[in-house]
Amino acid sequence: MGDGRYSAEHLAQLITTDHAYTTVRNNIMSVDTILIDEVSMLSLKTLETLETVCRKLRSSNLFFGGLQIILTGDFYQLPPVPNPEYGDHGQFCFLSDAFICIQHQLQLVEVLRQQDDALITCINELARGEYLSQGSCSLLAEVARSLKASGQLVLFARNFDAELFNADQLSQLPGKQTMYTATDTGNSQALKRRARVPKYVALKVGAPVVLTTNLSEQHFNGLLGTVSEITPDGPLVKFSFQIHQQAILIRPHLSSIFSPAHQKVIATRKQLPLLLAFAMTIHKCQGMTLSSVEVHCQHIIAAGQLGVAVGRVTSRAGL
Ligand SMILES: Nc1ncnc2c1ncn2[C@@H]1O[C@H](COP(=O)(O)OP(=O)(O)OP(=O)(O)O)[C@@H](O)[C@H]1O
Repeated sequence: MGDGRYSAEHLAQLITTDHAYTTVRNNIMSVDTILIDEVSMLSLKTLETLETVCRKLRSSNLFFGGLQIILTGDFYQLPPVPNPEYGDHGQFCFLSDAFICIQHQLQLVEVLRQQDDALITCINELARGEYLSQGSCSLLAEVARSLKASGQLVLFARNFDAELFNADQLSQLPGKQTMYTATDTGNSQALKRRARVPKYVALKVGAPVVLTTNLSEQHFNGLLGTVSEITPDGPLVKFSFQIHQQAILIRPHLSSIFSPAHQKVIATRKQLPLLLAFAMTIHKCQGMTLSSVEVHCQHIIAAGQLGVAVGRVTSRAGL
């Protein structure tokens, strides 16, 4: 699907004819089922683009070309992020006819991440935007304190606050800092507004980081890791699932900014696909389970943000 820059028809044509899309084409033609998680953030436009692409490639009049579609998620979590530059207004996917064709529904009612009933009630009330019960108010007052242990992930509503916090924490980490400067081409204003990775990425050994792109099936956007070494070829990062495995070398990754008006790429950036992760935005952490988390409530504006943030933690001791 990429970043949503192409219309469904254009994408279907590219996938059919362009060698760069061979794997995508083979996948769509050979799989039986597509499973999409965190469906609350899936926009109507993205769902309909996927539906059209599958139907056209599989030359079928059935919804999704006859593929089985499984959507999982919680519509009380974060809504889709609008992308007006690419004509995506961030409407919920359940407003689409393509969603309505999905007829079987299962509701998962047992919470397994937390065992504490009062915490579960509090997360549900925050997620639904209801008035908080006395019990939830007391719980939130009780956890408004500094955590004894260090190393917790800090969550902010805005990128700006997360970036400020990350820079401050990096400066306090001992060791030599290495700065990676992006190689840019094209429209600098477009890069400033829309690039996913910054012009400068500063790292030190021991710094927590998060991947910002899918490098492989195992190394995906949102994966947390720690810088284990800085080599002349780039940083080595050990990811959280790799307890007994070697750290991997992260190399600069080319990303581009597309102009729908001009129907062409107007800028490129080659930069490490990494962000510091002492702190991150609540949008970035949806889906994670964390033992220890600090939530900053200022500037929360999107529906579901506070419920998602508080709902990441497994117990009130770590909140
Ligand atoms: N079958 C299970 N037995 C025990 N614990 C489980 C089980 N399934 C999930 N959990 C616990 O619940 C946590 C959350 O699971 P999971 O991430 O699959 O939930 P989710 O519904 O996708 O949550 P969210 O949408 O809020 O991210 C897991 O990290 C694990 O600790």
